[in-house]
Order: sequence, then structure tokens, then C-alpha cells
Amino acid sequence: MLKPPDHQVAGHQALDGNLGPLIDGSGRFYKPLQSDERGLEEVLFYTSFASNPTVPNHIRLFFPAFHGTVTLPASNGSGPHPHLVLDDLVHGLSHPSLIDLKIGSRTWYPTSSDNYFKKCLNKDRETSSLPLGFRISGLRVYKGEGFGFWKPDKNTVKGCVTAGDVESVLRRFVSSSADSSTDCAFASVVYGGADGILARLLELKAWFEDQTEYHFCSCSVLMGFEREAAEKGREGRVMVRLVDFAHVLDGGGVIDHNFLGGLCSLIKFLKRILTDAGANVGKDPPFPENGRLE
Ligand SMILES: Nc1ncnc2c1ncn2[C@@H]1O[C@H](COP(=O)(O)OP(=O)(O)OP(=O)(O)O)[C@@H](O)[C@H]1O
Ligand SMILES: O=P(O)(O)O[C@@H]1[C@H](O)[C@H](O)[C@@H](OP(=O)(O)O)[C@H](OP(=O)(O)O)[C@H]1O
Repeated sequence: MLKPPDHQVAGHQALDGNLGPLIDGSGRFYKPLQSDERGLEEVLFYTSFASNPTVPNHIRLFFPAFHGTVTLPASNGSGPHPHLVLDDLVHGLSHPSLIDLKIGSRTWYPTSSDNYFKKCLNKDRETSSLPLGFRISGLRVYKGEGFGFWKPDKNTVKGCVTAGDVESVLRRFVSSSADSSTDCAFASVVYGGADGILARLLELKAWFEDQTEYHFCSCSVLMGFEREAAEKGREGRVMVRLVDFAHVLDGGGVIDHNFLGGLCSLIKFLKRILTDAGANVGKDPPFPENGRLE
């Protein structure tokens, strides 16, 4: 039976009679096509991306698998509505801690209408997008048995504007305490390690340093882990995926510096948290004194 996702952290939600995504409980996530061109743009992106031979397989894994579209009864009771059929990224997880980070210091793009440009620019200015290159769109953190989830409301999330605010959330995301203190107890197994979130983001960054086909506007990195695995010290039980492709443009042979810059900024935050937690994050190559890389 179709129902709203249990673990959605951001975006349009199928609550209070609104149009939002549904899951079938057996691994599929149905995202309703947004009524304007955004829905069709997202279908176009998924369709062309699925058959693009230049995308390396290890990069494809960052994207939800796409299984076409299907018409289903809309969650808001408005009748049949087309939906994207995607893999449910959190299927099978019992208490995932998840955070959705919208990447890029700007969410508008050169061909945006004036209204859309103004709407996006205002949001970019009011949030951490402009100063940090990304913003938190939503999160929920499992606090352990009997404590439920920490799920700050939309206004609290929007209030995370400064580097300090954002870093504090990224610390709390990997902390063990049920209150707001941040011991970063899970930092090394979740952010660190050979298969941790930082390693995955570095892999993604290497692709963004090279690929010039796509510009991902308003796209999010969805990161997650299961506390139970982290408590047992298991590295690599983490998820790093990209979601939301309603505004993907032709890169025109130019690097997606807006996304790449945001990704670098996020990576820097995680490295700092890992360093403070005493984990080895490896060393960036030293900048040579003569200013030239040999
Ligand atoms: N394939 C998926 N599997 C599981 N959860 C998903 C999937 N895609 C999206 N989500 C959940 O839904 C949230 C919103 O996704 P998405 O950004 O695609 O929706 P949206 O309504 O277009 O958002 P926005 O309002 O930012 O445009 C994500 O933060 C995540 O929690
Ligand atoms: O971050 P918030 O406050 O949740 O706001 C939403 C977010 O900015 C989305 O990116 C945007 O969709 P687009 O990027 O596709 O425009 C959506 O617009 P909408 O409300 O017009 O759908 C907003 O509601």
C-alpha cells in the first residue's frame, strides 16, 4: 500500500493534504511530477542521465536508480497524477539519521525568470547558501532507543545561517547524546574512514572537477547513517546520494563551479570536525612556496 515516506527530511511532503512523495514499502519511492516545467525537467534529466555512457559507474551510484514514470492517485486526493519511480534510498533502514544539504551558493541560473531569480536570490541571501556555498534543507537525527528523533522545525533549520550554526548541526548529527551537546562520538565512523561520508564526498568532488556536461542547480546531497551500526563502530555503513534534479542545466563544457564550490565548502567542515575528533583525515598537498605546482 502506498504511504508517505517515514524518513523524509526536506522538500514537498504528503502531509495535511499536500502533494508529496509516496513509498510502497518494498523499495520504491514515487515523487510526484511538479505541475510546472520542473516535473518534466526532472524526468528529462533522469532519462538522459540513465543512458549517458560517459557517466562512470561509481558516480552513477550517487544517484537514485530511475524506473520511469507511473500515474498514481496523488497524495493530496486530487486524482491520478504522474510520479517518478525511484529507488527508495532509505528502504530497509530502521532509524536512519539523515541530513539534506542543498549545494551551491546560488540556486538560480542564467535563464531563470525574474520572479524565480528574485525568489531564489532572497533565499540564498537569507540562508547560509551565499556565505557557505550550501544550506541545510532538513534533517532528523536518531537519538537512541527511547529518545526518538531530533527533527528541528523548518524555521530552526532556516535559522542556521552562520558557519558556527551549520558546523554545530553537522557536529550534532554525529553525536551520541540525546540533548544538544556535541561529543561527535560517531564522527570517525560516519564522516571518517575509507568508506565514510568524507571519502564519498571526495570521490564525488573528483568527478565534479572534471565533468562539464551538467550543472546541478538546487540539487541536494542526502547523507545518512544508522546509529546502531555507528555504535558498534562499523565504518562504511553510510549513505551519500544526490537528490532533486528539477533544475539541471547543460554544462556547456564548463565546470559546475557553483556545485563544486559548495561541495568543497562542505568537505572543509567535515574535515575540521574529524580533525577535532582526533581522526586522521589525510593531508592536502602542501602549497609550494614558489606558488607553482610542480
Ligand atoms: N529516492 C529517494 N529515496 C528516499 N528518500 C528520498 C528520495 N528522494 C528524495 N527523498 C527524500 O525527500 C526529500 C526531498 O526530496 P527532493 O528534494 O527531491 O524533493 P522536492 O520536493 O523537489 O524538494 P524541494 O522542495 O527542495 O524542491 C529528501 O530530503 C529526502 O528526504
Ligand atoms: O527551502 P524551502 O523553504 O523548503 O523552499 C523550497 C525550496 O526552495 C525548493 O528548492 C523550491 O523548489 P524549486 O527549487 O524547484 O523552486 C520550493 O519552491 P516551491 O514552493 O515553489 O515549490 C520551495 O518551497
